[in-house]
Amino acid sequence: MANENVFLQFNAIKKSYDHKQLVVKDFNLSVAAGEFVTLLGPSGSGKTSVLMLVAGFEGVTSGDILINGVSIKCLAPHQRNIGMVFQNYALFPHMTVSQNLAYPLKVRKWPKKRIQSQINTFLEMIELTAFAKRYPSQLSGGQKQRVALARALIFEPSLVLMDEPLGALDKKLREQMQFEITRLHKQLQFTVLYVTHDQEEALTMSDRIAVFSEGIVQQCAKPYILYEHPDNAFVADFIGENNMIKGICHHQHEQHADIGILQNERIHAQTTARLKPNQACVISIRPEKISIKRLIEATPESIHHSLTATFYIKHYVGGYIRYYFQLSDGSTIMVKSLNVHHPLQLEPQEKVQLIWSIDHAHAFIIDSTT
Ligand SMILES: Nc1ncnc2c1ncn2[C@@H]1O[C@H](COP(=O)(O)OP(=O)(O)OP(=O)(O)O)[C@@H](O)[C@H]1O
Repeated sequence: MANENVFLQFNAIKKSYDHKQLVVKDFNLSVAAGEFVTLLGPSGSGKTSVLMLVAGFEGVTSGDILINGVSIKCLAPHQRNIGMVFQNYALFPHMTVSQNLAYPLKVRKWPKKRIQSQINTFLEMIELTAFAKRYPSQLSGGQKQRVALARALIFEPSLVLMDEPLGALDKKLREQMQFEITRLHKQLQFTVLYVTHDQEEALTMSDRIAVFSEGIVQQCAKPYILYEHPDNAFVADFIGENNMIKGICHHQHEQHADIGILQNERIHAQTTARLKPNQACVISIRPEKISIKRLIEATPESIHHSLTATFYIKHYVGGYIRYYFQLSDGSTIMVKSLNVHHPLQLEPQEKVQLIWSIDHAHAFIIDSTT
């Protein structure tokens, strides 16, 4: 990102709560104005800690955070003018919806008239105009979260922090709110730092995703890059579903590796790693990128992007079907097929050929998975 576009910048951020262990190890990230960046990672990987540092509820151990090129390290939380939405709505229970929305504007000493017109605009935006006089206890979970969202945005902050804001909602409501948040983001163009451990939510909503593991960003990229071109085995495994097949590198030429797997099979894979001959590696292949060929229709000679496997079970998931196969070493490989027209009917123990395009097999150094 060109420097002049940077709105929020993290420079070599480290955070320790006990002066012994770093929970954020070396966090560097530049966020453009209006960008929606998600911090995604397993529980305890340091995502919320990063948000707390931006909000000013925790201090950095070392490094700096800049907004528009100016350090915010010495600013108190209320001076940072940042909107925040958390999983537990944190609405004031003794205030109506309108009063909850008015609160951040009163604190900022907006004139009375402007407060009322801003409340009306936001009530309309979240489609809760008819609920203005209700108290939080008289609202559903989704409605409460919409009020919390409006309250975080109503004073027009340029940066909004969201920590698992949809974590308490059921799947359908979650999807509705994902749509709602992205719609408001497009309309109002604020910058978002969003925390979730739900990878589908991250893929759907974000301009870019930073994948965290143990306080380190493993990769930060646009959703389709993370999904199609993960940098390492952790990202490949964490984002979406993946088959991970262990192998030994025979040789590598530029970004193509020739890898030995099972007893005597060879497959080719793309790699950005530098694999040495005889180095252990893992090949990832997404289950939806594999097609199943019955042996009668299969290509007879060995091609380096296919494997013979034995069918053992399938799971019906509605929109698609998961087929499970066993490889010759007993390991499992899964294929996801869209449930269109006539789904393939396989006999138990039937042998098939699984085929994929060479672009869809990625080889990684095995150490990065452990
Ligand atoms: N206030 C605190 N005092 C001491 N340790 C803390 C504090 N807050 C977080 N931690 C520790 O820091 C590490 C990172 O926690 P953090 O909440 O940032 O992770 P996370 O990725 O947001 O996890 P989750 O998805 O479960 O919310 C964890 O080991 C956690 O126990």
